[in-house]
Amino acid sequence: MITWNNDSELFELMRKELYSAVLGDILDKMHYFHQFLPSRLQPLDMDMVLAGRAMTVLEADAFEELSEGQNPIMKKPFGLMLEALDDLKKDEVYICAGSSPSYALVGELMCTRMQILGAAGAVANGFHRDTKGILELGFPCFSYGRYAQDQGPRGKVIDYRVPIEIEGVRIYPGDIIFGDLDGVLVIPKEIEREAITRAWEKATGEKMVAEAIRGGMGARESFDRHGIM
Ligand SMILES: O=C([O-])CC(=O)C(=O)O
Ligand SMILES: [Mg+2]
Repeated sequence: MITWNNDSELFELMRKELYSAVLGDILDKMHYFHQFLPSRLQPLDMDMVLAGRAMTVLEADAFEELSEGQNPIMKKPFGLMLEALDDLKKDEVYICAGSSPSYALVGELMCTRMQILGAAGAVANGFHRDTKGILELGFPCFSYGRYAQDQGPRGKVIDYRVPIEIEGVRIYPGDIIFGDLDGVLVIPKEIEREAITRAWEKATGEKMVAEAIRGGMGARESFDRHGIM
């Protein structure tokens, strides 16, 4: 049975012991069938593992010519992006969505600030840039891929710590975001304890099944015995 006393312990445990497959399986079992973010969200490096709480960031396409409009946020370069970055807390994930995927939503300087604040990582529902710099930081970052076209003249952060949605997956501030080389998913806050406990139990069971299969047990027999595949 796993236990944890605080978020730091929990996220360390998740990074070490869990993986997206087993978490996704348990969310399915709990009838949360739409918790994986789109498959094109990939880590910059295959070894990157992300576990933390969503610090949701709402983006919008916005053009410099709009600076004569009614909304004062539109007059600020990058909108509220700098405020959002500075508001990050330890173990939070900067997760941004809302704009069209045609420019970079995250870069090296942003990730440097996030890392200094103890953030767990970044998820951009769009592209990242400054790939070499982010890899050198070793900061877990997930995106559609490398593309340097600048957000400055094309998009702004219009709010943060508000609900966001990525292709039908609703993300609330404080939900757990987990990502590894097989995908990124969202664990709603209200079911996190059960989901993580059961995922750990399944991970333990999978180790047992792997051993049985390595020892020559048939797929049918091992499934009938353990109910795991
Ligand atoms: O300017 C941006 O949009 C992001 C960037 O390059 C950085 O953080 O270094
Ligand atoms: Mg840059």
